[in-house]
Amino acid sequence: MSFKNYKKYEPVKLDDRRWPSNTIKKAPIWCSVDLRDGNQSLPIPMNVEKKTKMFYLLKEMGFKEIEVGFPSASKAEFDFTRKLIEENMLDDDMTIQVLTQAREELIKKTFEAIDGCKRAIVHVYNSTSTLQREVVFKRDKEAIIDIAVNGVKLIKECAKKSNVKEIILEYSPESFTGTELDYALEICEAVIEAWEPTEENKIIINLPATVEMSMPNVYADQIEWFCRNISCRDSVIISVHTHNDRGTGVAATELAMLAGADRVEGTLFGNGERTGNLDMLTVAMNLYSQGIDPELNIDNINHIINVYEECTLLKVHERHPYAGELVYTAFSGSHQDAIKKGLDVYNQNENKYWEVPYLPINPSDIGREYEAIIRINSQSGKGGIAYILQSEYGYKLPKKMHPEVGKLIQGVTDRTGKELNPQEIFDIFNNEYFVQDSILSLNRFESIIEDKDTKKKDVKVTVSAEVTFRGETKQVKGVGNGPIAAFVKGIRELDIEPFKLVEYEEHSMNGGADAQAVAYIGLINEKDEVKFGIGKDSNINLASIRALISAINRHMKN
Ligand SMILES: CC(=O)SCCNC(=O)CCNC(=O)[C@H](O)C(C)(C)COP(=O)(O)OP(=O)(O)OC[C@H]1O[C@@H](n2cnc3c(N)ncnc32)[C@H](O)[C@@H]1OP(=O)(O)O
Ligand SMILES: CC(C)C(=O)C(=O)O
Repeated sequence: MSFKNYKKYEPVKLDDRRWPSNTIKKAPIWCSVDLRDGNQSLPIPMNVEKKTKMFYLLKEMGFKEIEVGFPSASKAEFDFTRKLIEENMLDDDMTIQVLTQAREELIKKTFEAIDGCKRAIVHVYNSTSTLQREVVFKRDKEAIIDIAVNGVKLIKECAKKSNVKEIILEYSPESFTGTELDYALEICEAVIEAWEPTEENKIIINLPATVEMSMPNVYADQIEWFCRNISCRDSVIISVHTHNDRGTGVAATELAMLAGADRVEGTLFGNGERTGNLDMLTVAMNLYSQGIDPELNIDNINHIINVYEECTLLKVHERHPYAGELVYTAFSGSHQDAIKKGLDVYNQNENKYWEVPYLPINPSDIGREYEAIIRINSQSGKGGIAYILQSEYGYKLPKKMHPEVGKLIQGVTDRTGKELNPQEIFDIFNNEYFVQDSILSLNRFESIIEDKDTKKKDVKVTVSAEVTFRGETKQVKGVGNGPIAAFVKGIRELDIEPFKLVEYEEHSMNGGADAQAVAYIGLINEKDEVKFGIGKDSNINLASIRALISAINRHMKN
């Protein structure tokens, strides 16, 4: 490796740049290039059937401008454009865009392809970069301007003859980021002069980072410089088309929007040449998460992923912003704890802004489910486990019980090294607290409140129960100021180690006819060890007694 083989990218002289103080206030004009730039980069390009499927997805998502292909490039591209028009697949407010090189036969073929269409953007490009002028075209600056201007003049002629009601011209000085700024402006001015746009019939000037060559702030400077220097800004829509070679395609587009870009070209999940095009969904979701309407329908991200993967045969990465399978999942304990607490507070306060630690957006806004937020492996903590048990199974564990349950589950993840799904977590929890190979079990339970004057503090409760203790049936009788106290007195007769009740909580579960009470009891033994038990029953007294028995069994087991 030799870094000396590479040239430094020259910054733009723009000392009074304004874009850093600007803010984005609305969505740009979106143009999807999935069916063209996205398609030309695939190992197996989409056929007409797949392009149709992708087109309907883009339409459903609300794209009004879609670059549907490069119709002069291949039969599939041509046929698909014809199909769109002949089968009336476009809504009235939609505009198709078609790409062509500035070459006579290709332009003519492009017009054949859009014949009969109501409105189309004809997108013509030629590379203007120093390098491509030298090595591809082997022509000087003037000759490169001629390629563009001659192409535009021919498009103007074809547009006049064509039966397409409205033709909008888009011109791209391809490899704009490799082109001297003043020369890029010169060639665009020549194109504008040849096309003669007006405020009513604007031209689209698209300034592509065909290859991303600099930091995004430099691209923003280029866009601001261009917007400030172009002669008839009101008749021009400034469009940006970023690629992602340095991994900052999204940042470059966002900064370009600050710098004056009106329109953004890109693809779903950033598919495209090499490292890809701009990922439009990320920009849209970034706007959304700042309270700005992205003007795209993204509320079912899983559906978008499914169609995208089926059509492109590419996979959306697990860590892909907003969409990846793991992006609403926290494995680490402190994240899980904070998410659980954040969700609890959020769910208690209606009409509040979304503010939950580690979750920049509410996953349910884009059709993702809460249940996937927290998954449990050896990096997980008690907060996440408590969250799963509450959100999936309705158990609101007392805070003091979290460490115990956390340890129980972590024991398994440490041993197996594997992630546990909610059902596996519940099975471990259930076996520990409910399906015990019990030393003590309850066969019958009756309680009688002897003094029903509830105003009196000392209510007397008599309990009569039958239990099985170490395989033997025993009758238990006790009196206390409540069923638990009475039962505890009764079982003192058995050979059970002494304990004190240190924690009691209860709540109801389900509601309605099959409402159940759940009780949690913490018992401390003489060695100061606390163990919890849980009981569930339609009767709250019985739920408490079962919780007590569950805790006793857990103490005696060890
Ligand atoms: C950055 C981008 O994504 S741009 C879009 C790129 N997309 C594609 O290329 C996909 C579809 N393209 C194709 O299928 C083919 O390139 C076609 C059908 C359009 C053209 O095919 P061909 O004419 O056989 O080959 P090719 O594209 O290599 O053309 C090269 C010639 O066109 C010239 N040329 C290249 N681009 C342009 C342009 N935008 N305008 C005018 N001339 C151009 C080259 O200088 C070269 O000229 P030369 O033959 O005198 O050396
Ligand atoms: C045709 C142009 C806009 C292009 O795809 C690019 O420069 O990446």
